Amino acid sequence: MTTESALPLPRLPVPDIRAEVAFQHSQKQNQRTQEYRLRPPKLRLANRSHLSTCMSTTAHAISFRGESDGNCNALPELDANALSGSYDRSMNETYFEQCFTRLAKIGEGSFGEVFKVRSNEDGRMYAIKMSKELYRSEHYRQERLEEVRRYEQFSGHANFVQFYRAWEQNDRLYMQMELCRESLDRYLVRRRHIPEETIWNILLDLLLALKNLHDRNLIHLDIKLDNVLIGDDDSCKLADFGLVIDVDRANRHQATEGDSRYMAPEILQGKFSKAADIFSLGVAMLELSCYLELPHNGPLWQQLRSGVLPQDFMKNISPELEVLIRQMMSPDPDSRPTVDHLLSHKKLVCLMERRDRWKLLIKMKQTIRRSRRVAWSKLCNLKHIIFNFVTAILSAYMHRDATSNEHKLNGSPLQQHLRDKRPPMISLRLHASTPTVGNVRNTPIEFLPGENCLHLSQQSTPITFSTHNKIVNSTPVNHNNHSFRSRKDLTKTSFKTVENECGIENFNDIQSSPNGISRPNSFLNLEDLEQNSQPFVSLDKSSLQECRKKLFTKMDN
Ligand SMILES: Nc1ncnc2c1ncn2[C@@H]1O[C@H](COP(=O)(O)OP(=O)(O)OP(=O)(O)O)[C@@H](O)[C@H]1O
Ligand SMILES: [Mg+2]
Repeated sequence: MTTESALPLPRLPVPDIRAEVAFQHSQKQNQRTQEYRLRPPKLRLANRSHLSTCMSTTAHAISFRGESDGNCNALPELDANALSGSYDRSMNETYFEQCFTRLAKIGEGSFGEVFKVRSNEDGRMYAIKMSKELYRSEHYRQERLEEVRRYEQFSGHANFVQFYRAWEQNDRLYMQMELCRESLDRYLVRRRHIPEETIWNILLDLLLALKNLHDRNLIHLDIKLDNVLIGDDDSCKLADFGLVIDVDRANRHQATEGDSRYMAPEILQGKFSKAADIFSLGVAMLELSCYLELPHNGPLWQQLRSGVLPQDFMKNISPELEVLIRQMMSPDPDSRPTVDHLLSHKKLVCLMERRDRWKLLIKMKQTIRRSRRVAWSKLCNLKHIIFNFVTAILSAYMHRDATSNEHKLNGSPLQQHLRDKRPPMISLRLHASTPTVGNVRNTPIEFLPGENCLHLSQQSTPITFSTHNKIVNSTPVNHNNHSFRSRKDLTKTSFKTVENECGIENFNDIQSSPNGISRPNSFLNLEDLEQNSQPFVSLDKSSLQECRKKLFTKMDN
């Protein structure tokens, strides 16, 4: 006895009897439950010599795009140059570390960890799935790369996650894809109750995704709420193609079972068919509509696979949905409906029609908005043309009116009177700049002798003509510093002098010269003026005399 008690008893494997003890379905728990995937065994001491290419520390892009269907088992070409230009191969950091900023870890499965990242290249957010374990064999690597092929194949469809690129470095696979809001599993835990209308919509999304796979003779084998992601547009997207197999070509022994909670019963007998996906989808719908904690094994697990569904939980769902779930979870794979059969369900047909109408409406709205924008710009153009046309007509009309009025007024006594009353103005052309000292001809004193000389140093520039020297000077020269004169006097004198000297009949005539001569502010050479044939300045003696006479008469008046 003593020897028996002294010896430690060998530990025997303990069966999981939790479900049997409870023997009752329970509500879904919030904490993440243990993974019950039947994973392939790990080969820790695998011969890795054949993995030389992927063991390289340099990142290599992986892509199956452009590959023909007949070559789908071949591995893709490794292209080190296909990765972004900002990647510096000489640095110690990996491509992932160099080109992305890791923001948070958003998920983890049995094969990979998923990070929310920001690309350093374009500043956008992405999700990057990094394989958890290092490549332990070439076979394992090929299995992982198969997921890249599938992601690439289905990327672009509204109900699959958008895929951007994949690369491998240091024995790991990285996949860059669209960042989704959350998984359906998290959504359910957060919301607890999901309205039935939403459940029908989710079912339709997943059936459309599944149709795409089944039409290509592919089976997903891992359909579960955790692998359905909700996109920014609220649509559900099927993700995680790690276990996808080709019904025709795949070696059945290669197939790996998915999560046991969603697994179809025939999988245990090694029967992999499209119907297995339908069963998993049925379980996911049951979980979604009843907020049920799915059993991983045990009698409850068996019950669900023998056609006995928890009535207590199902009393709140519509008979339509219940019937559909029962059909999908039928124990016999052959009696389960196909994707096409399910999609022909009247409720789903109705939903599809509504979506089509909605899409059409959105398209119409966009077309109307676009055409409205085009019409508006055309209208603006037309308005512009009309405006230009009207203004052109109006201005032509007004111009004609103004000209005829002017013609009429020109000869009238009123116009004559107005012209006489207008203050005399003069505009003359600038001919020379300030004279240089020493040049006798140009000295201001020489230019402005005797009576024509103005004493206006503090006042604005007057106009002074000196016919003696044939020079006109506008610069005030203060000869008499003893007294100031009023500006009025100055103007009078200056114009008197000018008219007097030049024989100009009316200063307005001068101003309206076609040469647009401005206010004189310096010297004018009258000879030049004469030579340049300015029509308003007549410098011959006789006209000056005449001008003088007329001006005096006018001034006196
Ligand atoms: N593109 C994405 N956007 C947001 N979250 C994501 C994205 N891809 C994956 N996830 C999150 O990461 C989790 C794990 O991702 P995924 O299922 O691809 O990994 P896995 O290792 O293949 O998982 P499994 O154990 O199901 O095989 C998902 O359940 C989801 O919550
Ligand atoms: Mg997953």
